[in-house]
Amino acid sequence: MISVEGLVKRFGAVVAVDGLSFTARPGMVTGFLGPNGAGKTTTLRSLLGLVRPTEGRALINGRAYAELERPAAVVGAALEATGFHPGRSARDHLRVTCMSANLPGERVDAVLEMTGLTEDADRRVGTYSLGMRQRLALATAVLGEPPVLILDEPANGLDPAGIHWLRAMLRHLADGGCTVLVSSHVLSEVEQIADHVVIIAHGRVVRDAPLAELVGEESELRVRVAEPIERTGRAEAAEQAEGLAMPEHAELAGAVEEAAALAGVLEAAGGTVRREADVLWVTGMDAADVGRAALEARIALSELVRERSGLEKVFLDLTMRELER
Ligand SMILES: Nc1ncnc2c1ncn2[C@@H]1O[C@H](COP(=O)(O)OP(=O)(O)OP(=O)(O)O)[C@@H](O)[C@H]1O
Repeated sequence: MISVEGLVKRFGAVVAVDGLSFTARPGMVTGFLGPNGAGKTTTLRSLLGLVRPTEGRALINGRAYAELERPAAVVGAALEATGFHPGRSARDHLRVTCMSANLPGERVDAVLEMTGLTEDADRRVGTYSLGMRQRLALATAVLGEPPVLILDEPANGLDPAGIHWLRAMLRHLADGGCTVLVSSHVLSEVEQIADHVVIIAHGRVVRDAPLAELVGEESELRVRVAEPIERTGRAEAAEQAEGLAMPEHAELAGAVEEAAALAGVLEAAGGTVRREADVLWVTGMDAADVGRAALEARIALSELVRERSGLEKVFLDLTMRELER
């Protein structure tokens, strides 16, 4: 369990974290999101005892990092995948870490296997790609089988297969009861990995909610109106043969007209409608009501789809709102 309580960190005049409170629970991957400079790294460093809070507390299992008896057995962290000795192999790096943390040597092979590094374990880390260094950072973090994991941008440098692998690994650890806190500013990654999301901006929480709630809200229905039957085929062919001018969307003229009519019907039924040619974007109504309204108005549809708003949109809305304050 991770609990951040009223955390404030000032670096001189810079307020990096400004009264932040949230918890990350066991059995869950918590995504920690925010734009550049929002205070994510400072918060993670406070949790790991690398930054002294100006006010408030950053606790792991109810204790400050400095008070943990065997920190390596309680919390694993991967902050930056740059701190490795370039002349050392991954295996040697893990062995040294094991010895200094008083962990059993068998863990080295286990974590190499877990992170897919076995084949490259005896190569010098200086020859590793960014993605391989990320894997080594994760291998180091899980060496002590800690119940709490803190990862700063772990997907950075991973290819799509690597992200897939990372997700599977974090899911497996969370399912085993681990508390996993993962920072990122790449939203699509968090959307794939996290169960719960804490979004911060300017060192303050702007949203703390389950992922499903965030991506599900403010979703829109996309409604595409079909060309009315009487316009398709002969009538259209005749118009074209006569060489009539083709205004914008002329090939959809009937559908565009019908879409305008349907927009009126849906607005009268309480929906909010945005229209683009033959497509309507509807909020405030469910799909069944839109379908029924179209049927009653004798307007044929070619599409009726609920589109998720996407974490990206929610994130941008929330952070822009915060930045405008
Ligand atoms: N040691 C420091 N001295 C002075 N200012 C600092 C220090 N560390 C961080 N800051 C400032 O605190 C603010 C928050 O930085 P932080 O690195 O925590 O943000 P972040 O959310 O991790 O950003 P990014 O996504 O860019 O990594 C920034 O304005 C940064 O310049």
